[in-house]
Amino acid sequence: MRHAHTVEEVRAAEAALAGQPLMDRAVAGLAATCARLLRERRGRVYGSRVLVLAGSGDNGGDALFAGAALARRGAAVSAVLLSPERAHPGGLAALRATGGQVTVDQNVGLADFSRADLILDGIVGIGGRGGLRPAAAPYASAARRGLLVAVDLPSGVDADTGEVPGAALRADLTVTFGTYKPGLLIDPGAGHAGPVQLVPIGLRPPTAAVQAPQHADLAALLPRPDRESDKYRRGVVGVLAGSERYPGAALLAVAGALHGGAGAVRYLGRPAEEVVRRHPEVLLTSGRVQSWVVGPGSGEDTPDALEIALAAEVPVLVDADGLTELARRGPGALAGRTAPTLLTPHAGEAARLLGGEVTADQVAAARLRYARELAARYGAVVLLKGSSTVVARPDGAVRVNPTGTGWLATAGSGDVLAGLAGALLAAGLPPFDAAPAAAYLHGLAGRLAAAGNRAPGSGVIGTVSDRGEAPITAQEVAAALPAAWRDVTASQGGHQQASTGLGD
Ligand SMILES: NC(=O)C1=CN([C@@H]2O[C@H](COP(=O)(O)OP(=O)(O)OC[C@H]3O[C@@H](n4cnc5c(N)ncnc54)[C@H](OP(=O)(O)O)[C@@H]3O)[C@@H](O)[C@H]2O)[C@@H](O)CC1
Ligand SMILES: Nc1ncnc2c1ncn2[C@@H]1O[C@H](COP(=O)(O)OP(=O)(O)O)[C@@H](O)[C@H]1O
Ligand SMILES: [K+]
Repeated sequence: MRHAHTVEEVRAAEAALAGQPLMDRAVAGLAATCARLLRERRGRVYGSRVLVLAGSGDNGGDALFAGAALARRGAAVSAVLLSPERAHPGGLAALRATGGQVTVDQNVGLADFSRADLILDGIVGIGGRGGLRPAAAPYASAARRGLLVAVDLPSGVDADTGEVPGAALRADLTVTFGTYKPGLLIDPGAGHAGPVQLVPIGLRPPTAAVQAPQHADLAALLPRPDRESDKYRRGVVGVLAGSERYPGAALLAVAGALHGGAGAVRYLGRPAEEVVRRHPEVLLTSGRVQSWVVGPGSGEDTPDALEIALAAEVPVLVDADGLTELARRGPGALAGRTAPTLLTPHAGEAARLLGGEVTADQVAAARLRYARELAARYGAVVLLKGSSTVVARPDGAVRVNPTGTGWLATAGSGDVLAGLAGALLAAGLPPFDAAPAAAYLHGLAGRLAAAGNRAPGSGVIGTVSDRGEAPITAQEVAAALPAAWRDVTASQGGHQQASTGLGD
């Protein structure tokens, strides 16, 4: 698991190590990464142009010291001070001692910004509040040709939430210190951070409320049949999806469910003939199930379907039309349930579940906050879909999915996810494991499908790149689930999957 700590937790962990050279460690890691990037990009550090954007605190100090380290290796380093009278004295002296240029003129700074090979964003780190202030805001939209490395956090991104309340820098890479921060993993902040590299500095913070699973975590979670298994013991998932108007949703939810590790899929909906023609494995008889998936494309049948599912004493996943109906009924509709409920809204459905108090855009802009709010209000695990899918438990614990790709934003891919998560529930995973596991496999399947079932390529900085990818359909996502599953389980026993860049 990647743990993402709040600013308060980082400060407390830092205080416990008073007297240790934390900044030196941070700067050493930052400078080493910058040197590597310059070598990759320009062949050498010597002669490269580096610009340091330095704010008023230790974040600026880190950037100035790293600039000084690069200057010592022959880079031409300049710094622009955004808060000249409060710039970090030690960092400033170190840079000046190497002959680095320092300016307070923002026009000079912006000109350097456009020419630099590498820009270090040290405007503000975990001490930041609100969007960038006026002096720094122009850098958020200014043209550049070089790489931008965010120091600890892209300036303007809220460390605790990933919210971006105003102007913010957009980095090619973020080098963060001691631990991840929620704002680096959750969109829109995560989108500003780019790939995140963690520099350990010795902090020992507590278990974090916000975590992001990795390959090995998934491998440990996924159900695996043993010698004693039979199809009923592996779990039967009941699917109440699709309608005459939306038969496709049934096919896709069933396709997801068939790949989710349950022993059987029971389908109870109108387009049964089409479902069984496409998926002959499916049972059409009624009988016991270990979980229900209700809502994808269920149209006019939704109220009855929801009634059946919610009355059952097994885990229930409510999606799509089921959520619209649930929003109409309100949280009280789940009050009598004895088994867990998992809600899988996209931002629009989440806004509806919140009673229309907020818009879909507001939900998407504050994903952590509203996923938690929904989970608390409904007493259910909530998987809020979209870029950086967030799974929240009523007590505030959160798992963020790192595998998503924009290619998944295609009609019907959510139906596949619902079936998949429902099958993992039927196999016995608790919802707070089933939901992130499903999101992880679904995202990975999307990436594999987009890459033609080759391992997704590695980018310059060891991360997944978009190169060699093509648009995908929801059916292709479902078809790639076994490959995603294999990719994850192949990592068990300590062998991390390196090809996707998600394992480490
Ligand atoms: N924790 C650790 O273990 C380690 C931390 N380290 C480093 O220290 C960094 C934290 O440094 P920090 O505490 O000095 O705060 P920092 O982010 O530089 O902000 C400074 C000041 O900026 C201002 N400001 C606020 N919002 C703003 C905005 N939107 N736009 C512009 N300015 C804004 C505000 O001052 P104000 O003007 O409000 O008085 C605020 O007080 C951390 O991110 C990491 O890089 C590492 O060196 C090693 C170990
Ligand atoms: N920008 C994005 N990045 C990553 N995943 C996305 C993005 N947009 C949508 N998705 C994913 O695609 C799926 C879409 O589901 P949903 O909105 O229910 O669509 P549908 O109802 O058409 O199936 C979800 O799994 C969601 O997380
Ligand atoms: K920064």
